[in-house]
Amino acid sequence: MTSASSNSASRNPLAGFFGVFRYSRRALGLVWETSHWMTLGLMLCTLVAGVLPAVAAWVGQLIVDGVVDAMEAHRAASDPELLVLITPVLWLVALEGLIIGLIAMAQRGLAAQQSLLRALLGQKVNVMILEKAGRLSLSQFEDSELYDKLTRARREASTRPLALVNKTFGLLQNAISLASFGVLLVQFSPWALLLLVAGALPVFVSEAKFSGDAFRLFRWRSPQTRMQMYLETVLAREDSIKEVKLFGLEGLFLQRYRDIFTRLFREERLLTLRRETWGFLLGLLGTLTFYAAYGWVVVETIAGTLTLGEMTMYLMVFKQGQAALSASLTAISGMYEDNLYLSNLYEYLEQPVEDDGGTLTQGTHPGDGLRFEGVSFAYPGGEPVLHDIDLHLAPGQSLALVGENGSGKTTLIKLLTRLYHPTQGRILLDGSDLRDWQTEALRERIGVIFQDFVRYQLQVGENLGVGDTHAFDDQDRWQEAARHGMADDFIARMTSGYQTQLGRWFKGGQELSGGQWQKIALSRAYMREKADILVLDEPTAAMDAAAEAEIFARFREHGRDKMTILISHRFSTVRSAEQILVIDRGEIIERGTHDQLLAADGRYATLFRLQAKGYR
Ligand SMILES: Nc1ncnc2c1ncn2[C@@H]1O[C@H](COP(=O)(O)OP(=O)(O)OP(=O)(O)O)[C@@H](O)[C@H]1O
Repeated sequence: MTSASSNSASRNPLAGFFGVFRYSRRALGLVWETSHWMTLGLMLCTLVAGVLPAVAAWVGQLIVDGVVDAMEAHRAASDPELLVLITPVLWLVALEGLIIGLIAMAQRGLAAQQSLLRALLGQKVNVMILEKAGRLSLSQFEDSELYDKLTRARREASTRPLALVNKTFGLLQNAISLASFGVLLVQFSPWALLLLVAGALPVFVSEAKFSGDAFRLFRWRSPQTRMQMYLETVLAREDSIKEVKLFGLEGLFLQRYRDIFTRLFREERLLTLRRETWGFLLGLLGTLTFYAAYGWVVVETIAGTLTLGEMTMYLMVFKQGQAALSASLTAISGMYEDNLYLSNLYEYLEQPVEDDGGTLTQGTHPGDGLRFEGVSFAYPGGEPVLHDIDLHLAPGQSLALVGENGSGKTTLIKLLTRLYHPTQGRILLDGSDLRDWQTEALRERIGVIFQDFVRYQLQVGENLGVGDTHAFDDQDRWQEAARHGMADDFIARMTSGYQTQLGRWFKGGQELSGGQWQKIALSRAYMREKADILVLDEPTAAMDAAAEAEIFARFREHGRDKMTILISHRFSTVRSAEQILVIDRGEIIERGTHDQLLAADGRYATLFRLQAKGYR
């Protein structure tokens, strides 16, 4: 919802009231797409459950009047034939029973369809959310507001859209009931109808106003709610609990969690108290009108204007009419929350997706390799982190990036893999700008493992298979990749080999050491058979020295006709690269081979000697 419309809602309770329908049409559309038949079923049941109570009340009147007539006839007749007298009334009783049965059937039908639709709709919305997530760019993911929307959208995906539709239908059902009661009531007196409406109107207006306030309150507090969710995650997830325990953070974080709740609760309590107090006071008006109408109907009956049956009917109509009104009010206040959810869901789903690359599957100069031409880059809303980078890497060449933490090495790889676009300059692969490459074709050319690779809670083989979805289940390819990544030895020792479940999330899962995980990730990169650009971003930090030396021997061997890029803080691993770039605060300050850089006696030489001294 835009702030303009929320402001107008706060000024005008009526606009606030109509605001509750803002997303009803879209929610209905969603339900319709999920199942045409069940949506129609819902409508039919709503209609039946809406109209029949009034019919039941009317038949009830006929029964009472029929009984009174039959009693009189029975008394008057000298030789009454009981069966003849009671048969019409019994038919009416049977009809009433049938109507009540139909109402029960409609209500059961509503419940059954709602429960099935809830499951289907939850799945549908979740799939929509996840499909959209797959199309978002990395920078969109890093936008906290969008991420917030995504998390909130997922949290209540299975309940909210249907809840909104149910409430809309419920409202419709009550409106139909009210209209049909109105038809009956107006025959008694149009004033009686007016009395019913007048009694309910104040509480209706107040409910619309407070629901609008609730809507704005929920929206306003969303960042705090997100912090609460984050703390829940940190306190209850296996990957963070180790540190939480060792640093004794439970108390601290729990306190913060409580404080946020207390702050939020204060606002909510105030609103609830105001809402319920006004609701009660204005609701008294409704009760007052009911008893006024009650008295009126009684007087008219005693005066003989109404039959006993009509009196029963009108009292029932009045009572049920008020119940329908109060159910409508409850629905309206709930609908605000559902609207909030749906506004959030649609804002997320309608997020524009960045144009995803071009159509090239081959460059204009095949074999030219990779070129950065005057590339600069700043993260969205941030300072520049790369400045005027020029480099060329031909097929078969190896490149190493060296630099302090935060100097921009990983960022350079993110640009190369087109997770971000340069803010200035361009990156060419085989003579063509990366932007013009078809995403699929580009990704096939690159095998990369980042420092923060993913530890999939899947089987060992699948952990490798994700490296190339075309060979996801290919056991031979798993084994080959594992050999290259030096993971084959320890996999062979595992109880179920490539079928061993990894991680602790699922039953029987086996946890690996940091170095073993790295070997899995490395093997994953080797799954990309067609990749001729191999990027390893600190791939061996957790490995032992022997494993590391072996890994690089294999990496060089495997990458002989490929372009390889290596990021490492260990000089022993970068020294053999044909080209070493020293990056400092986003700029290339030195470049050359290991020997050239030592001879130049600059930053590289200093750092190299520093590290070498540590080993002596
Ligand atoms: N997603 C991001 N959004 C905004 N700024 C970022 C993001 N990722 C990194 N940065 C910033 O960009 C700069 C370069 O980070 P980068 O990760 O490229 O460094 P690095 O050289 O790979 O460091 P390290 O050796 O620690 O891995 C840092 O100042 C960092 O704060």
